[in-house]
Amino acid sequence: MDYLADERKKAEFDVDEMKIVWAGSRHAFEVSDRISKLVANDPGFRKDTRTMLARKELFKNTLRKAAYAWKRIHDLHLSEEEASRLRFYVDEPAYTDLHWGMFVPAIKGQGTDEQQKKWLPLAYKMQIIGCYAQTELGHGSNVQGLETTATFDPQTDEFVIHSPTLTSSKWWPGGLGKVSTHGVVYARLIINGEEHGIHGFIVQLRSLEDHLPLPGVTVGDIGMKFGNGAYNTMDNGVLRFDHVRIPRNQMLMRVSQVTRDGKYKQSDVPRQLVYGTMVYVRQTIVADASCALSRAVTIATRYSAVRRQFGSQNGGPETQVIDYKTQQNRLFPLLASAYAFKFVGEWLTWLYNDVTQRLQASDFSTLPEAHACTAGLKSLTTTATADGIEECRKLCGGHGYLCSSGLPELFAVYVPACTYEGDNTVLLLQVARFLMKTVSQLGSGKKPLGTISYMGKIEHLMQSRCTVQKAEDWLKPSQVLEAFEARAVKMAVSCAKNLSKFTNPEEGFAELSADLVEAAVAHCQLIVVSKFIDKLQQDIPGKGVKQQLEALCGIYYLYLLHKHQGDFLATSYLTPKQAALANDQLRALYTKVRPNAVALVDSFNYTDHFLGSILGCYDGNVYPKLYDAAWKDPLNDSVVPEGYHEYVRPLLKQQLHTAKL
Ligand SMILES: CCCCCCCCCC/C=C\C/C=C/C(=O)SCCNC(=O)CCNC(=O)[C@H](O)C(C)(C)COP(=O)(O)OP(=O)(O)OC[C@H]1O[C@@H](n2cnc3c(N)ncnc32)[C@H](O)[C@@H]1OP(=O)(O)O
Ligand SMILES: Cc1cc2nc3c(=O)[nH]c(=O)nc-3n(C[C@H](O)[C@H](O)[C@H](O)COP(=O)(O)OP(=O)(O)OC[C@H]3O[C@@H](n4cnc5c(N)ncnc54)[C@H](O)[C@@H]3O)c2cc1C
Repeated sequence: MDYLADERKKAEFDVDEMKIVWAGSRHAFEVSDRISKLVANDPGFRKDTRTMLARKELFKNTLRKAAYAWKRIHDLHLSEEEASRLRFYVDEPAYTDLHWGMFVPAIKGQGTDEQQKKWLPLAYKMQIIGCYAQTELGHGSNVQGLETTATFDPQTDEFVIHSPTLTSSKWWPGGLGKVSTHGVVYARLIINGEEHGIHGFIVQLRSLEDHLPLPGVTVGDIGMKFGNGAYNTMDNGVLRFDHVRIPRNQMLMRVSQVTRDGKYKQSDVPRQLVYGTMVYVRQTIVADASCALSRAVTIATRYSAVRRQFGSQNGGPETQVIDYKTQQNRLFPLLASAYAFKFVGEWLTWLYNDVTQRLQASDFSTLPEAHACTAGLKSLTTTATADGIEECRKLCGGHGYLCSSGLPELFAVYVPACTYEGDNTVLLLQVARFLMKTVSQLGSGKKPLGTISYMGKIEHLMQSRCTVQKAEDWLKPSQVLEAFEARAVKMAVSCAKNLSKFTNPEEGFAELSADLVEAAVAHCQLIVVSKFIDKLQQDIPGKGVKQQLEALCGIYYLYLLHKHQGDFLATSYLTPKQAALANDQLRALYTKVRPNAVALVDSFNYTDHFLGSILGCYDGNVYPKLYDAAWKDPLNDSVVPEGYHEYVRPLLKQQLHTAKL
């Protein structure tokens, strides 16, 4: 029986067409749909007991699943696209994520043609398994502070990789702890006593015969992490080198080279390309944020439609909690954010591919913008998604706290995204540097392009005032864009003015960093809003689909406007009355979306297997499933628990003199 059938009947749009918009294309939808069902129907990919397993058992099970996934990919002759979808739907972090997601891209991006020809076929066949070994015990954010050394030995034509201090131990790389045979290891290059900064090296870590660490290599797992199951399926590792020798041709030499006679040569590509793998992964993390958020929102929306509390009239049913405006005000902006992040993720993938093509043609002009966009959007979307998952847990009341809701594990597995691939605050400071540089160049005649083109309208934006007179005026895209542009430009200019008061700019930057981070957030929010609005300019087929997306877009920007109204008011672009009208319009949009809420989450097309949540199951049959699941908990295997006779019974039977107290 479908307990959500009435909700589904209320939908005012074509859900099948919305599924295609969400997937990105009909083809992408068909692949995703087929592969998600394939995984869901295969008992080899079960994950329902994951949060109850001890670490060793959990990890062994992950190794089994990764090997089984590889076998299925081969047996079914899956394409690269299908294989990547299969790994996604298996939904279990594993060493393979780092192998495919970082090791292979690092070689592709930073290796010469010759190096790619040698290493990539081995990696593609998984005859070697790699990790990305950059972070150390003492330094993560400050990449230039890494201490591992790679000293060139001209006698033997080798690099000597060494960990000179405890803090130089590699610490965190995923897959390193127990599995990787190789790593792209980042180290400080030293030639003839002279330092040449951080470079990547392909280093073999374990024997391909017996998996033992090679001589001079000390390697292991760094221990349990936050949450049950969650990221504990990953072997994040520690690694030390004691004068380990590798051939010279294992330095990744696309950006710079070391010749046989020990000369250091820089190519005509910027040195920042050494950081290129991080740019690539940040872009994939943005594309992934909408998946994690939409998953939590699906659970919270379906459950909010099933759950009833208070408000029974004449013995009738109580109110569905989704009908409370407070619930809508917490839930619908997250639903809207999931769609917003999907579209900005699509755009960022386009930007990344565009910059990659330009780099191949030696056009480096858009690299700073690509760095700022990937860094800023990674920070914005992961912070909002991690906070959003936790909010969804609270939206499900007490039952959200049960592992069977799926939300505790989803939060635990997702929240490190705020830290890995760059701490979110550190990344926003990179965006702020980019903005300050842009503002300082405004008078120079250099026209700001792309996502900072609005800075070119600075004179207009500094003076313009909002023209909204009634709530519906907030539905005009041009009005909204101007509001967000004016806010972003004014916050950036205010920071630049304050910075100019410092004689030492670095001191000023440090002193004003909290304001700079806020200016960076305003800029990134503008990007997300503008890409959502751009999406709506496209031809979107399907009955009512565009109207629903327009409502969600409105909810996204009006919620931000309401939340940050202090910024908008302080920059005097808005009056308090106009801010209040924005809030009126926001409430009206909640009412418009309400009957479509369940259908809007159905459009994500997630299987019950992928959701892994009793509260979010498609049929909404929550209570019997929760009740049955409780009895399946291992603690209920026996009526009298282990330990009763040892620890509880003696208490009950004690004859204390204080018994009367
Ligand atoms: C099948 C596919 C599946 C895909 C799934 C893959 C998903 C895998 C996810 C798995 C989960 C976890 C894996 C996690 C991995 C990691 O965490 S790896 C380690 C990541 N580490 C970091 O992110 C460190 C953060 N720190 C930095 O990036 C830099 O150190 C920092 C930018 C903060 C500062 O660097 P400095 O060299 O000191 O730079 P600075 O002096 O500030 O700037 C100099 C100059 O360079 C520009 N810049 C900086 N970074 C970049 C870049 N990446 N690209 C381009 N340009 C860059 C900067 O703007 C400055 O420019 P300017 O013009 O001189 O001002
Ligand atoms: C689950 C997980 C997986 C990971 N996988 C990998 C991997 O595969 N390979 C790899 O190499 N690394 C990996 N990492 C490491 C990760 O990239 C780093 O932890 C991350 O870059 C943050 O660096 P940090 O730990 O040095 O934080 P820190 O920089 O020490 O941050 C601590 C605090 O200081 C603040 N801070 C730091 N610098 C500044 C500044 N300049 N201004 C203001 N505030 C500042 C930060 O905001 C933060 O609040 C992983 C980490 C995690 C948690």
